[in-house]
Amino acid sequence: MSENPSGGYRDAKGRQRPESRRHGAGKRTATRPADRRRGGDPARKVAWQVIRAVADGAYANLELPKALRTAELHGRDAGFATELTYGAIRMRGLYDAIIEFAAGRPVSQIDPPVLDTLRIGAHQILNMRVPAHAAASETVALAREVNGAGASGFVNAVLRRITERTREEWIAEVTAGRDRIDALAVEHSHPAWVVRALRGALRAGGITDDAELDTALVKLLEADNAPPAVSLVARPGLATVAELVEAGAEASTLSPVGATLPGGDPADIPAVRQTRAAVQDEGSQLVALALAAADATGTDAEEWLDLCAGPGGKAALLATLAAQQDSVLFVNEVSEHRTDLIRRTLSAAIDSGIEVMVGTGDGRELGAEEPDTYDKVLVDAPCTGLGALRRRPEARWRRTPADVTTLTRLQGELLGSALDAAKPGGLVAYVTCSPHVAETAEIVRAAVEDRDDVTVEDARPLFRDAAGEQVADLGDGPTVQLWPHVHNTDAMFFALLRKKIR
Ligand SMILES: C[S@@+](CC[C@H](N)C(=O)[O-])C[C@H]1O[C@@H](n2cnc3c(N)ncnc32)[C@H](O)[C@@H]1O
Repeated sequence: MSENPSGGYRDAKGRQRPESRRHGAGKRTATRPADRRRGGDPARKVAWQVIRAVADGAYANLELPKALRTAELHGRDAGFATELTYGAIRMRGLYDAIIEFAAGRPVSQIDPPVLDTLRIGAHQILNMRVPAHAAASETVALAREVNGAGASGFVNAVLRRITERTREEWIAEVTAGRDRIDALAVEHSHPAWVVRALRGALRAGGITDDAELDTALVKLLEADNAPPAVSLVARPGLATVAELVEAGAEASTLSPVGATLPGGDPADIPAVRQTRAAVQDEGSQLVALALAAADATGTDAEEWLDLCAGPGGKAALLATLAAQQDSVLFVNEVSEHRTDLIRRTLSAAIDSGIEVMVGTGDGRELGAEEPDTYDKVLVDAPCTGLGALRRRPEARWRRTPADVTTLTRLQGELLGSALDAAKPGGLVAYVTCSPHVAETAEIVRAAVEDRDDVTVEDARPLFRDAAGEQVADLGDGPTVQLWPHVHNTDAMFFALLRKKIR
């Protein structure tokens, strides 16, 4: 090959060739696509970094926005990274079973950073509309960058094997020979103990037929794996649903103060930035509205208490609703940091002149310190969060059955303290974002058994949709259990207890 002063070059046979055809000079190269860029693309890398941080204890919903900002990813790239991050975390139960099969070794024998790369690859191949060859080769490029050249060969081999079967074929393979609960746990990527707890909650809710129970359980597990829409609340007196609709949201048919944002960043809406509105699950909206609507002691200016209120989403709604009834909300939280968050959440309400008292303390002691004081008390108890799994992709893998034991003790003590703090004739709403029977019906049953001054009231009539009708499918009562697969809300539990007048 020789240079030619007129441009271009001569090939081995002496023929004149244009410069653009010189090997390596033009756009076309002899390298395979995955080799052109030695590293992974920025969106996949962001997903991997966030998943690694989550493995070290971070929360995906806090880590991802930071990582997107640092990588300067926006629009479709940010959407791709988000789906990949959340999907790979959420579905890792299924992917790990498939990876084990394809790798021929337990995932415990795969280096965790490499395993995370494989999960990212598996999600693209099995659950996203990324063509299998692109998913595999791009993930191998990522592996080369973040795991090293040696590991990338392994990643390549495992992902190629995964591409050989469809998702359905893999599910049949990895669930074969398992009992029903285990098979559902693997297929729908939930820990088996969580599947058992959800099944128990559905049964307690009145589904006794085994086939019906199975159908409902599958729908619930599927709903847990579907990314939820962004729900907004217009805090009464501070913002309106119409204002949110004007900003691009759609009015909710379920919550009278709710709207759904079809896309975009909620922080772009001025009302949200100013805390006159906020992101809040519609189930959370309904429980606050229900307590506000309940008849307590008939006093003109009531005193309400939110006993364990951080970060203050329900407190903000209750504070505005209380103000509309000339009542005052007292807010308590055990953690200083979360008390600060409450103040921030309440800032628009406070700035508008709404009277609301915020304090830090152990809610378990408040009943003894301030007995027979409040007309209404909300106990939105610390819980496993098994009803909000669709929002917190890592939560299902972090929780253990031991948490249930610790939390139920605390829940029982908080409810007892709330009942002590309530005035005779007053109301206590016991709420969880878990449907686990040990955290819901059992806590209420124990409180009623322990004391002779409590009755449970039918809460269903208090749940009103945007048209003013009673919310459908609330079960046999007297307590209310909302469900993601039925109401498209988090699985909030609500019990209304009244303290008897002695
Ligand atoms: C489920 S969250 C409440 C959510 C809140 N209602 C909202 O809508 O934003 C439970 C809260 O209880 C707090 N907590 C835990 N133990 C407590 C205690 N002993 N006394 C008071 N608050 C407690 C937690 O710090 C947490 O902020």
